[in-house]
Amino acid sequence: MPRIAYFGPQGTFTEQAALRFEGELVPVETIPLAFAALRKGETEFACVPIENSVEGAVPATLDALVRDEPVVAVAETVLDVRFSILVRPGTREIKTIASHPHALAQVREWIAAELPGVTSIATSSTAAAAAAVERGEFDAAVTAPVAVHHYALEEFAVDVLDVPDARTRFLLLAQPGQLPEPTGADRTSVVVTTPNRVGVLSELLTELALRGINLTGLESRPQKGKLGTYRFYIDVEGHIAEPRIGDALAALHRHSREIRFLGSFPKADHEPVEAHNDEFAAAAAWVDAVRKGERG
Ligand SMILES: O=C(O)C(=O)Cc1ccccc1
Repeated sequence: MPRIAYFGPQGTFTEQAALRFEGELVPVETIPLAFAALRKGETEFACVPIENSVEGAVPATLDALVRDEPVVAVAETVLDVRFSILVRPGTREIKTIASHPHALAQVREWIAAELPGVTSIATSSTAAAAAAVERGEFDAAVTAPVAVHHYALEEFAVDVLDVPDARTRFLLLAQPGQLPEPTGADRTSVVVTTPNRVGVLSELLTELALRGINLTGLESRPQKGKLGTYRFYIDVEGHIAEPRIGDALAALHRHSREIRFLGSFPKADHEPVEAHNDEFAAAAAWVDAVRKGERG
């Protein structure tokens, strides 16, 4: 059975996501440690959160994707997110509440209304907050619903969420060399650094638009130590095996200073992508025939 390093400890949302993939789950304490386990070959896969519908991209994941040796996404999954507030049995007063920053941000209004005046404390994960409450370090933790089964805590509140229908997307990462087959409902992800000149981002996006490629994600992160220069993370619908996607990535390569392929993999929603592959194949066949002098 392959091993999957996941952003743990036990009881995190990432564990819930990783359970959807087949493998032996290996908890590690941080997102960079999940990448390290994969890069060192201690596990075949790593499972990490990449973006949340309320809070946006997960910076630790974006940064780890470009650091060190390349890794690629081979699958994704999306979880509905709702939170439980866990406390030690018998807790009467809550003065401190701890969790992962993404979790705290998604229950900020609830905390302000229900627990006015409490101090919020960031921990490495939601489950790390539960463990800290168990040890008596804080009074309450904002956690995934399953965390109550892993820690000696009880539910103070359940189904807590400021914005209904919040969702988080997770990636299953592997070493390069594993390219999932195209399914007709795929996503491709790359990260580029561009030269600092007028219009370069619009040139990249035009290359996609010209080929009828749907952009599903665009994130920018500053290049460390170089204020004013950015890396762009670009997600599109389609698979690198499709000619129009391959073509577009080649065009992005021409426009960028650096480009890293982050994977082509089935989309979690399985919604088919309108690819116009037949039209692209017919056009390429026509050019071929013209070159050979067979057609005009
Ligand atoms: O800390 C966790 O449980 C995680 O897996 C990260 C996270 C935090 C908040 C929402 C979704 C994922």
